[in-house]
Amino acid sequence: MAQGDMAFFSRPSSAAVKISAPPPDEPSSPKPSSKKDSTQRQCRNILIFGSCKYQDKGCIYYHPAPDAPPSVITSTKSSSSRQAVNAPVFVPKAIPVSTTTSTLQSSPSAESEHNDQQQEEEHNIYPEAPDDGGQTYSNNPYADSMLDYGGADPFYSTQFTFARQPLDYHLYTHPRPDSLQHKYFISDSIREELQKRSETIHSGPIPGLSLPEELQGYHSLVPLEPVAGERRKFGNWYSTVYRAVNSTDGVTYALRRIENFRLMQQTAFAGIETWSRIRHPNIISVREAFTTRAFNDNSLVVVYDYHPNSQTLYEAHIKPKGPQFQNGRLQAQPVRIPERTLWSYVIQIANAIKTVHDAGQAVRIIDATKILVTGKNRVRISSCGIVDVLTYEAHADVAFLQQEDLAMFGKLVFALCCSNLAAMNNLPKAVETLARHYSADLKSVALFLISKPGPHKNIGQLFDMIGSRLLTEMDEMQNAVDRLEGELMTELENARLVRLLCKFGFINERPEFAREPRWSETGDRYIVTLFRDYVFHQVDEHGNPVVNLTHVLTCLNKVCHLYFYPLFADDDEFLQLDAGSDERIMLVARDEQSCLVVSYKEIKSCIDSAFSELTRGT
Ligand SMILES: Nc1ncnc2c1ncn2[C@@H]1O[C@H](COP(=O)(O)OP(=O)(O)OP(=O)(O)O)[C@@H](O)[C@H]1O
Repeated sequence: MAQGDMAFFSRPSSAAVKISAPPPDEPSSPKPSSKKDSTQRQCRNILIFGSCKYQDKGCIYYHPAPDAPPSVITSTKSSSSRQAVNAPVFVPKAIPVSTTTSTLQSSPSAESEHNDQQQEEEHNIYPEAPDDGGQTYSNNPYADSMLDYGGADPFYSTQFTFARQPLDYHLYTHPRPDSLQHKYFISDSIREELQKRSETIHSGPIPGLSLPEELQGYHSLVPLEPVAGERRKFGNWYSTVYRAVNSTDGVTYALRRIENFRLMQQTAFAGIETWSRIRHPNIISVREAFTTRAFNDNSLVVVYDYHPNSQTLYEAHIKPKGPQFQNGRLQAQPVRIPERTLWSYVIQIANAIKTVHDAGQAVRIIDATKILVTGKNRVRISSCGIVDVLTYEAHADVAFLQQEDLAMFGKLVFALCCSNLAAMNNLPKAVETLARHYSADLKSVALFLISKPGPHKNIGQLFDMIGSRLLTEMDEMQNAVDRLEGELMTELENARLVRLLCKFGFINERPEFAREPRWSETGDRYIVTLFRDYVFHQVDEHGNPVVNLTHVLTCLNKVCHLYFYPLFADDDEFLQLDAGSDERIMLVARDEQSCLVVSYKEIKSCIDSAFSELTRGT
């Protein structure tokens, strides 16, 4: 066997079948292109440092005249520029952005550094000035693919706000691997919903609102409602809800600010402590409360869990909506809430109220504008605790407040059934509307809730009236959990595939390892390289690239194939191994002069051994 062949089969245990060997001196993978004559190549010291101290002391590379325009703006940052490492220049699509959209919130030094970078980008990426029609171009060459993550997370830079591009929520739709559609990737609708939530959480603050930069450890404030125009009052006060990031845990919270509220006694916060201990799936958790002068007034701020893209019940069901196109025709939006949905809401809210009453508290605000729809049919009571602080001095009786809760709940049921916040202003009409569109059971529940308060009227009684509808709700919830578990299953393998792709990235085309420039093309790595070609670089009979995600996923999954080995011969306990499939494939060298037959299992061990070599280092 020729010496060159040995490198391809360096692992003695390899079961790879060699069909024909490539000529010893010609590795099949492409050779690195022959280097330019050194006297024509520009000296890297010029590129990196702007000058070469060996220029007149025998440095063999080309040194341009000192007055020639430098090819790279020199700065310490430019040491890793594309030119400095002789890498091909990445030319992104230039996205025109209006001067107002892209903002820079950086310190002067950061700005000058950024300007350097920008000049470098302009020099390298836009050698000919694009005809921008008077528009400026995004400073960030990667803005094309970047969302605005500024300030949303301690791990993301807070210095820049980039122009946002709409997300492609369905990355997998072109080309959609039909055969794998139900096996891999969660459904489009769920992915889109979750992506939108994540996008909302990560979107940066809106410039020009003159909001405080920092507020008791919260930063990046974004109002969740219009700050101008007509405003409704929260009791006697104006209030605004903001989204903000906590600098300690990096989590986004909702901050409700009550404007111009002067706290007279610190003990008014006692209720907040009780509320912060209540955790319920239908109550938006209260985190903390504080007063602040950061808004140039005396403001009270109560911090809640943030549920991105949630809507109030009012916004979701009562607010009049204009007609929309459906099936090609302009149609008025149906306003009536289905009875099943209403029961689900009633049960969830009743459940939340029961938890609060059992904890010796009263909700104090049960209103269509203060209950949020945070997911499909999922409602949560918001703004808890705030009324306790605002009316601390009134010393109201809890039993009385709990009766008030039931009455407010009744009003809410009427408002939802009649799609009218003020339905209770005309009770006979409201009862008639409810009776016309909904069942007698729902009417009984609504009438019970608005009935006269009494010692025997409590939230527990409501559950006696709801009866078997509770079971229906439970069935639906369990079905929803099953559906979500099914969706999770479809994503299960994806993390393994990403890990595998990362290993490919570490191994393939590695310029040098252990002082061996051909490390990535020889030994086990040669099989890895050929497999990479097999997976990604196949061409059809016309020489066109085969861009088939199904093929890629099938191959990668066979490498990640799970094996279940019995621990003992007669045992039914199994050891789960990420072992690769025994199926064999033929890998063909690029020059088509040789091919190898290997199993996925072997490819996997080649990848693993190459990767562990890398992790061990030289
Ligand atoms: N905890 C939260 N998580 C996510 N969004 C929230 C949260 N709390 C409130 N919001 C959102 O903030 C916005 C404003 O809330 P708010 O309670 O002020 O509603 P509103 O309809 O403006 O009522 P009002 O007219 O009484 O101010 C709503 O769109 C709501 O969805």
